[in-house]
Amino acid sequence: MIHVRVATAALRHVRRMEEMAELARQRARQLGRPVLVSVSAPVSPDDPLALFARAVGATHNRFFWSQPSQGLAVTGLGAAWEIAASGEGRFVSAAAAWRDLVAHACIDADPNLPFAGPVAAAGFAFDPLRPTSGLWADFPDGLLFLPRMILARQGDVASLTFNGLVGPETSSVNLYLSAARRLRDLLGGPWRAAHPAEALPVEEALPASTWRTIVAEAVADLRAAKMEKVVLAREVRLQSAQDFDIPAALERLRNEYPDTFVFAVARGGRAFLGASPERLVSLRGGVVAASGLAGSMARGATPDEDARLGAALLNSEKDRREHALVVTMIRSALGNLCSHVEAPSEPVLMKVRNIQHLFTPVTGRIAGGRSVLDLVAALHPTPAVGGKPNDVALEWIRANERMDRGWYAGPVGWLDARGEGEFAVALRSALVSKREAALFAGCGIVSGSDPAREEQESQLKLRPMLSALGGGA
Ligand SMILES: C=C(O[C@H]1C=CC=C(C(=O)O)[C@@H]1O)C(=O)O
Repeated sequence: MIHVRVATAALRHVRRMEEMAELARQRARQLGRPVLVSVSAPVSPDDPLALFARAVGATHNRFFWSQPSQGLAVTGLGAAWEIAASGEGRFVSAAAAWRDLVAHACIDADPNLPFAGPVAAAGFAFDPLRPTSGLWADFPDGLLFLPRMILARQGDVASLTFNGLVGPETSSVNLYLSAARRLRDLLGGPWRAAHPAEALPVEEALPASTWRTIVAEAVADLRAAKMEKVVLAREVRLQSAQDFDIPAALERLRNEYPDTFVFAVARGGRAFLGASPERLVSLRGGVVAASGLAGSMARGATPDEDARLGAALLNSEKDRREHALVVTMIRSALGNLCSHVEAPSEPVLMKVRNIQHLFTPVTGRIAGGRSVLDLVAALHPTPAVGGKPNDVALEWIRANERMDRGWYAGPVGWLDARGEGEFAVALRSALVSKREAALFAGCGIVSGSDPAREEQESQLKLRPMLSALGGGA
């Protein structure tokens, strides 16, 4: 029972936590500014998604991150600290603010625990220069927030972390006792995901025929050699008679798409969630891993048909070109930040439930002093979500796509006190606001693209979120 075990563990560590808070207060006095205190404790491996579910309505900020097939799940609640960054320098300013926060922090964390110590949740808009619509009001161009509490589970090991800011005059007495009590109050009975309402009608933000026309216009510009590739996205909407059940949608995503990054950032009354197959980049122990993912095909109904479709994708000249542009860009971006970069010369197939992609892993070793946000800044947007040349494609998207991507196709993930962490590209995602949901999917367009086939591909990419939220076909 999550509520009993986690809350008991928290109370057991209160004395140690209060001692750290007192240390932080002394440091805050010396420095004349607030100091971060972060204490992690081992707890029983309860399901972080249950905690996320119990906290619905209880806190303004909630974060969920999971790699189901890796046995990883993380929930962060509240915000002990946050920074909203805007404009093209958002990665740099967010990284500087984080470095400054952790530089003087009082941290008590066993490095063998998963997600021990202060870990910030992070998300960034696809394009800070885009025309905005108000849809993404709670989601700034760049956001880092440090949850007040984080429950993380990796396999059968779990940690609970409390983070707080202690000022020179803050009374640190009872700081953690009150946090532990808040946690206990938050946790009600056991949580079980409800089934979503079935077959909600799907509304197109733009008629599919209009979207095909936009794709055809892009193809004409690509053939006129104005650019080599552009990724065009579309939006569909769902309306429900009741509030959408975000934890239940996440439960569905992690069961149906175990090999993806299942994520949610909930702010105010809205939640952005998805199940992305695409890692933008991870940095762990100095090792960098990025992925080239572009080129798509449906899965087959039988193993034979699936293999045939996979072979067709591997042999498709159009898809190989679309893919190669991505890998070349990633190699070159990482080349500037890593001591060596490696990638196999041929892509392999990445198969997710209803779609398969061309996939090339790209790895390297970070050169000194860089953080995962430096890698994100160098990589985003790859031509898997933008295009080539990047500035021409982004300008084309701004002028013609006729939707507000917001955080869709932007980097979403986490980073720790050492500047290491992991980011996914926020694909197969939706922004949910109580009874309304906006779902997004995009397709890489090159000169050989066929608008009708691209539309079919976008349907495949919408499927995970339609199924998670209860949308019909
Ligand atoms: C832009 C999306 O997918 C990208 C990732 C994999 C394959 C893609 C493609 O084949 O077009 C896209 O580049 C999306 O899912 O919204």
